Amino acid sequence: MSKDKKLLRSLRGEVQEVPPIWMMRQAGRYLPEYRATRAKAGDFLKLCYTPDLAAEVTLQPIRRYGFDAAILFADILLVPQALGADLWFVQGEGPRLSTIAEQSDFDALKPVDAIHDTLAPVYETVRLLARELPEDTALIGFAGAPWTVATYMIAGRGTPAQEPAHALRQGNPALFDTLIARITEATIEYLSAQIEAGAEVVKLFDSWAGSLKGAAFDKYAMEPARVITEALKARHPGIPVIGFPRGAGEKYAGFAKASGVDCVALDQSVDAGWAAAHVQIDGCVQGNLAPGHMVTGGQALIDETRRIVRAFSKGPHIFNLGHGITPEADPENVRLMVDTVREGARG
Ligand SMILES: Cc1c2[nH]c(c1CCC(=O)O)Cc1[nH]c(c(CCC(=O)O)c1C)Cc1[nH]c(c(CCC(=O)O)c1C)Cc1[nH]c(c(C)c1CCC(=O)O)C2
Repeated sequence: MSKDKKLLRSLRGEVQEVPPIWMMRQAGRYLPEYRATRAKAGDFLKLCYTPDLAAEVTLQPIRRYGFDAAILFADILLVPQALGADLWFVQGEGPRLSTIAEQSDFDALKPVDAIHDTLAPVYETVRLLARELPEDTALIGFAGAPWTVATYMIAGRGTPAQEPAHALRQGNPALFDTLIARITEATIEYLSAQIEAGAEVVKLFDSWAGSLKGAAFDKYAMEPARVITEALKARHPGIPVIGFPRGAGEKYAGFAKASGVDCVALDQSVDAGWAAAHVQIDGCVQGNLAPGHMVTGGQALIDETRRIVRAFSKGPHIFNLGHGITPEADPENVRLMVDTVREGARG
C-alpha cells in the first residue's frame, strides 16, 4: 500500500513521532560497494546510463541502512546532455560541458521532445527500481532546477559564485530567459516521464539558488519551481514535490506557498528553530544536519541529530542532511545517525 509509506505520510502533512529518513547523495563514493560498481561501469556517466548498475547503486544504501526512501541514481547534468550539450567528468575535478555564451550556442541545442532519446535508460532504471524496492521504501525521482542547470550550461563547469551565469542574466537577459524556459520545459517532460515510470515523489535541486538575491530569486528560483510544480501536479494529480532552494536564507520562508511544493529541503545554514517557526508552518520540511557530522561522528553527531528531530517534532518532517554526504564520510557515522533518529528520537 504505497499510500502508507512513511515518507509519503510526512509529505501529506502527517506529524510522525519518528520521522522518515534518507540522505542526499546516499549512493556515493563513501560506500565501498558503490566504488566497486562504479569501477565495473568504467566511468560515472556509463553508470548513470546502465539501468541495472544504476538500480544496483540506488539499492545499496537501502540494503545497508533501510532508509525510508531511495533516490534514483542519475545526475542533474543529464538534462543539458539530452538537450545536446557535450558533457564529461574530469577525475577529481568535476563536470565539464560545452558552454552557452551567445544565441548561436543556444540555437544549436535540441528541442525538448528530443530529450527522451538520451534519457530513456534513466526511465528504465526507475522501472527496475519500482519493481525491486522493498514495499515500504518510497522512490524519489529528481532533476536540477533551471537556474542551477543553467549555471553549468553557461559556464561549462561548477563555479564558486556563478559569475558567468549572472553576467549572461544581466548582459543578455533575452537569451538567458529563453535558456531558462527551455530547461524548464525539458524538466517538466523529464520528471513527468520519471513519474510515469514509477517515481512516487520528485525533488528539484536548486543547489545555487543562494546566489540569486531579491527579485532575481523570485524570478529564477521561485517562479520556475512554481511552473514545474503546477505542470506536474496537473498531469499527475497528487504527486508530491520537494523543493531545495539551497542557500535561500530568509527566502526559505514563504517558498512552499509561493512555489506550491509540498516540502522544502533546508541546508545547514538555517537555524532549525527559526525554520520550524517560519518554514514548517506551511508544511513539511527536510534536511538541516551538516554533512560534516558524517565525517566527524561522535557525541556531536548524536546531539545535533536529536536537536534537529526535537526542533521539527511539532510538524511534518523528513530527516536528512543539509547537503550531500561527502566521499570522506565514515559509513559507521551514517549508521549512528539512523539509529539516533529511530531509537533516540524519543529520548
Ligand atoms: C550540482 C549537482 C550535480 N549533481 C547533483 C547536484 C545537485 C545536488 C548537489 O548540490 O549536490 C545531484 C545528484 N548527483 C548524484 C545524485 C544521485 C542520487 C543520490 O543522491 O544518491 C544526485 C541527486 C550522483 C552523483 N553525481 C556525481 C557523483 C560523483 C561521481 C563519481 O562517482 O565519481 C555522484 C555519486 C558527480 C557530480 N555531479 C555534479 C557535480 C558538481 C559532480 C562532481 C562533484 C562530485 O564528484 O561530487 C552535479
